[in-house]
Amino acid sequence: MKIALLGYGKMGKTIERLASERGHTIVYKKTSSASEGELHKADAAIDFSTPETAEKNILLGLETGIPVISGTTGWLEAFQKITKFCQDRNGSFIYASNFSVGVNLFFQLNEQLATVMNSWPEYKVSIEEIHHTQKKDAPSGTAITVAEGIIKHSEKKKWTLNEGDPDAIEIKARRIDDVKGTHSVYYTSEIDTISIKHEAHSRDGFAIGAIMAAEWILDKKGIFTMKDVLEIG
Ligand SMILES: NC(=O)C1=CN([C@@H]2O[C@H](COP(=O)(O)OP(=O)(O)OC[C@H]3O[C@@H](n4cnc5c(N)ncnc54)[C@H](OP(=O)(O)O)[C@@H]3O)[C@@H](O)[C@H]2O)C=CC1
Ligand SMILES: O=C(O)C1=N[C@H](C(=O)O)C[C@H](O)C1
Repeated sequence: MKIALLGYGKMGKTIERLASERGHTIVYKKTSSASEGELHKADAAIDFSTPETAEKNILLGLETGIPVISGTTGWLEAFQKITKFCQDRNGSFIYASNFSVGVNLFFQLNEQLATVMNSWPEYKVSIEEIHHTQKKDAPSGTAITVAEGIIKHSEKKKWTLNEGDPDAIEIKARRIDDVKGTHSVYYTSEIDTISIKHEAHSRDGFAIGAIMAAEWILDKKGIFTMKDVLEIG
């Protein structure tokens, strides 16, 4: 497969390395200041850019008529617009806040745990995410997906970065140099704490998942999620 990389930072470079190991070729790369190669020659575009630029990058890929896989977080206010644009052109699009197989299993486990814990109101739920200090958005897209999974199966209505709202799930966002991505869910009572945790050891899992999504979507039209790719949930 010929791949276009919309964003060539930490994730773009990891995808380049792992895609070539799987026999794919990078035919186009775009950064904030330059582009190299030929976008129209790509079979699929993979966007890992920035919250401010993802929307334009996704539209660029869809306008070119190729499937777009986006992992960029922090741009979801434009999701409806992208969905419509894609449907109007009979295009193909996948967004995932986290492409790693492990995190997608963690999402499933989180929803199962939320279902169990919904009968035990003495346990207060909270989420913690830890990332490297260059991360632009907070909370992480993954933490938001985790919160949405809990909201689906509990009385909670929303998430918050602040303390003290009993209707909201508190998300604590911590930034520590070079942490690739750690997400934990805590259920805490006066007596004890139950927790689940996913810790990424490198960026390889995110990158392999995005490449798998690109391989999967090539012969499909529509808007998909990582659940479709992995056939889970
Ligand atoms: N869904 C998932 O599984 C994962 C999601 N992410 C998310 O992906 C995004 C990128 O992460 P990461 O690679 O670590 O970030 P980096 O900051 O390392 O890379 C961002 C890249 O985007 C480029 N960029 C900036 N403006 C544009 C533009 N207008 N067009 C194209 N590219 C542009 C930057 O270019 P320049 O170098 O010139 O500034 C840089 O190459 C983040 O939102 C992050 O949260 C990260 C990991 C996994
Ligand atoms: O910025 C990152 O690095 C990551 N971002 C994603 C997110 O916001 O959830 C996924 C992963 O945790 C790494």
